[in-house]
Amino acid sequence: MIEFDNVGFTYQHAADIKRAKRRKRVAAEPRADWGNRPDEVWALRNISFTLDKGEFLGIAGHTGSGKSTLIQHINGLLTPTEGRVLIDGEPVGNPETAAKSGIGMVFQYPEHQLFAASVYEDVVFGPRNLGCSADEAEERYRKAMDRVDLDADALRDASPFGLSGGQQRRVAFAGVLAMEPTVLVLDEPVAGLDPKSREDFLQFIARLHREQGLTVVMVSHAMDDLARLCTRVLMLNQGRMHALGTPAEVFADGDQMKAIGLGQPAAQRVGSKLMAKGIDLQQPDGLFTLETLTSAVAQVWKQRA
Ligand SMILES: Nc1ncnc2c1ncn2[C@@H]1O[C@H](COP(=O)(O)OP(=O)(O)OP(=O)(O)O)[C@@H](O)[C@H]1O
Repeated sequence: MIEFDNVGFTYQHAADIKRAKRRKRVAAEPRADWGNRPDEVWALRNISFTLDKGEFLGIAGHTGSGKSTLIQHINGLLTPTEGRVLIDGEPVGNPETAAKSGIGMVFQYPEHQLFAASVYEDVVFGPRNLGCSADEAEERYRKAMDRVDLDADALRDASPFGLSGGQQRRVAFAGVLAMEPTVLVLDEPVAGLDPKSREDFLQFIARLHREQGLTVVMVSHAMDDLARLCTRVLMLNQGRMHALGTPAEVFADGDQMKAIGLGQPAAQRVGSKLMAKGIDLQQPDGLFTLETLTSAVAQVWKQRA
């Protein structure tokens, strides 16, 4: 279970601590009033929620609303200025301890972090660092490559830099999966991919969630993707929680989304507009998806014919 307990974060505060540590003026503890200056900009404020094992949480929000800042608290890359982040009741340490406790982080454009001379070395770098034997690293390499639909034998000695952009991203992803995480944190994982690779990737993330039982936290600007994949959505606005609930609860209210500069998922938007124009569509329990909207329109069409 992941718990955010009244978390606030300012980059100013983090930079102050770093500077002060560098100058050795203070020990690890910050001054008590840091983070509470009236002129300080809070990237996150009053964030409280819990995420159970096996959930798929989507994080939405306007640009600069704090999405990336929030997820970097899950793997200990950032430390709260106030409040606490707990994983299974324990405070998150640093990225290394977080990786050991099963948090896998996939950053935006993860292929930019490829570094090794061969695909094999890149994928097993993390497991070897965690102390895996050569045999276990080999097994993890095969499993991870299989999960991302890449040929483990054919690509083993290939340079990751000679692969296509989509393949590079898969290799980077395999490197995270080889650490065998139980929680996968993804920052806009399909940004910059062509439509087919985009869909392949999303389906592959959905499979990891559904079949392997992974807990997934995914930042995305694509409301349609969040609506169809997530069990819950957290919507941020200016560093604060604007809404948290099922996709239906969060996305159904178009006005609420418009107020913070976001649009509803496309099928819901079209469905709502048709209904506002007097077309009596059979509304599903939750949101309109492409499928339920198509059936509802077809039903009205048939009745009129
Ligand atoms: N390294 C940094 N130093 C100072 N301020 C930062 C830093 N990174 C982000 N910020 C600020 O913190 C706030 C939250 O930024 P963050 O990147 O978390 O938002 P985001 O919702 O992920 O945005 P985007 O959708 O554009 O990626 C913004 O005001 C941003 O300008």
